Amino acid sequence: MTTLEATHLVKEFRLRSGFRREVFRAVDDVSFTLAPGRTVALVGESGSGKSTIARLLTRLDRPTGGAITLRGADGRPVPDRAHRDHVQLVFQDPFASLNPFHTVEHHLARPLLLHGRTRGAAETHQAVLHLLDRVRLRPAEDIARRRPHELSGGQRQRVAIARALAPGAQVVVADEPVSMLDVSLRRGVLELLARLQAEDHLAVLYITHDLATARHFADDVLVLYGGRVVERGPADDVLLRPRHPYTQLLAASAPDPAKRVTARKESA
Ligand SMILES: Nc1ncnc2c1ncn2[C@@H]1O[C@H](COP(=O)(O)OP(=O)(O)OP(=O)(O)O)[C@@H](O)[C@H]1O
Repeated sequence: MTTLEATHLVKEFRLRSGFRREVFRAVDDVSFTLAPGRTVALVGESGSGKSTIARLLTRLDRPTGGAITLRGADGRPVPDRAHRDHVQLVFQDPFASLNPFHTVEHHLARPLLLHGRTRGAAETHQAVLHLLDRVRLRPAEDIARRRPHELSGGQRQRVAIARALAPGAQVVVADEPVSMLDVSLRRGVLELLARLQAEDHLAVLYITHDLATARHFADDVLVLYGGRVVERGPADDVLLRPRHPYTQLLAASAPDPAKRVTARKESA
């Protein structure tokens, strides 16, 4: 079981406008912990720094300051070289993250072999089928032979989730994992993530604009504004009783299905 600690994370980008050079601070002194079996939602408007944090946690980018530490169940730091096995990213757009020329089997077999989870073709094939079964892509033999364009959007995102699990992920960073999916498919994919999290005791960072799903699926919420955490706490506390003006604004502008029903009744 791995815990991820982000302490005083800072990310600056150097910008050029004409002859002027400026430094833009996209992430400003952000600290949090992702613990096994818990989901933290990271919410905030577009440009608040959510994806930048996802890139830092998964080592796709380096922080300008601060540290990201992984600790095993014994509390000892996990070696740096194992970071990619432990921390996996599920992207917003499953189409863009899958190679159109490769089969589902190839997408899943590669990380299994690369991270030394399986050896040889037969063992790898069985592991691929098992992963497909875990994400409820059935019949697994048939799905394994398909290429990304032969799958629906929801099925593609399930492949992306299976691929994140393949290296034996302990921490999953899901960056708007359902925002590109049809509304009717979103809940199923989020429920899948929640089930896998419970089964594998994963630590999950769920990045979203959607406060309703943040409240439903997350234990804790971090509210990001201009690269800083302006409010944090248990999901119900933060989202039902927001204290910071920005969170109050977010909560007030989120669609409330209950209100819509009342409004429809009134206009009928
Ligand atoms: N490589 C880069 N160079 C310069 N600025 C960048 C770079 N990457 C991100 N930024 C800036 O950093 C800020 C945070 O971007 P980020 O993508 O993390 O926001 P976000 O909260 O994920 O937004 P969205 O919800 O729209 O995905 C933005 O102002 C963005 O323009």
